[in-house]
Amino acid sequence: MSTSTADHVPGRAPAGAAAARARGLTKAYGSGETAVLALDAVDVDIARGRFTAVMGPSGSGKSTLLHCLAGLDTVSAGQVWIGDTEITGLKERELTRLRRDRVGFVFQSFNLVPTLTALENITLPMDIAGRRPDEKWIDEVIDTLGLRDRLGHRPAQLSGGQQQRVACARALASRPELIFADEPTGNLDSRSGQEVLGFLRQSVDRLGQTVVMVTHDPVAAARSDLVLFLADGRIVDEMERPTAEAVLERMKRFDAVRGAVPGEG
Ligand SMILES: Nc1ncnc2c1ncn2[C@@H]1O[C@H](COP(=O)(O)OP(=O)(O)OP(=O)(O)O)[C@@H](O)[C@H]1O
Repeated sequence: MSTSTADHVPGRAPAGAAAARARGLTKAYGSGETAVLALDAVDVDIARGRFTAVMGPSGSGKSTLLHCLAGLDTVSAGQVWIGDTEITGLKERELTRLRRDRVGFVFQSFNLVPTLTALENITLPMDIAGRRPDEKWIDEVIDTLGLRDRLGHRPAQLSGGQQQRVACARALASRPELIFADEPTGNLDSRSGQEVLGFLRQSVDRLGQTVVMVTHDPVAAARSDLVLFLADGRIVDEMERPTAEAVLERMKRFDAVRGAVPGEG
């Protein structure tokens, strides 16, 4: 199932349809003896219109990769692009605008505003940006996520799964080029988690979105088109059309062989 071969570098795709990409992406935290190299010269291409999952042992750099690709964190070295825009080197104001206009986020903790209704939460980023929502698109998103009868509810009146669906709708509302999801099912029971994954899947299949998701869960990763495996800050393997069993097996090899390299095993 793994597609790593001698002539293919995991995480790299042919030139062209990348929604985001990084070259030599390096991120170190701290300095001197306590420095941690969270990302070690990562090259990656995130294909447009696909659902990419990022997996790897705890501390392997998954969240750091997501944050650096999304412009939420600065890099120590290397370059990152969203579409054709190089984001490394952008000033904070330009970066804020780019994140607002071109990227959607879904976090483990939902991050909804408790005093606003579901609908107000969904359109909040656009309201802040002073952009008129595309009503037809928002309607489609709301129906795809099954939120029609919950729009007037506040987060406290919604289940965790419904809150995460609102967060997904908020991420989709501005029709971003790219959605980054960091453990979106981490706080959900398995049924709600499956529901949310189903909606992320549909946002790719039906709405043509691009999704990058960090997860610990092989079942969640199995909903993606491609799994990238990180170990010690490097992309060491990838898997097309993953199954939960194959992902689990691959993850077990990290326990057995720390610091696995492409083509090993
Ligand atoms: N703000 C920070 N300051 C110092 N070190 C950090 C910081 N954030 C992350 N790290 C370190 O960088 C490395 C990668 O962390 P990261 O959170 O990206 O890993 P992860 O694969 O997402 O882990 P997990 O699966 O446990 O969430 C780890 O060694 C971590 O301790």
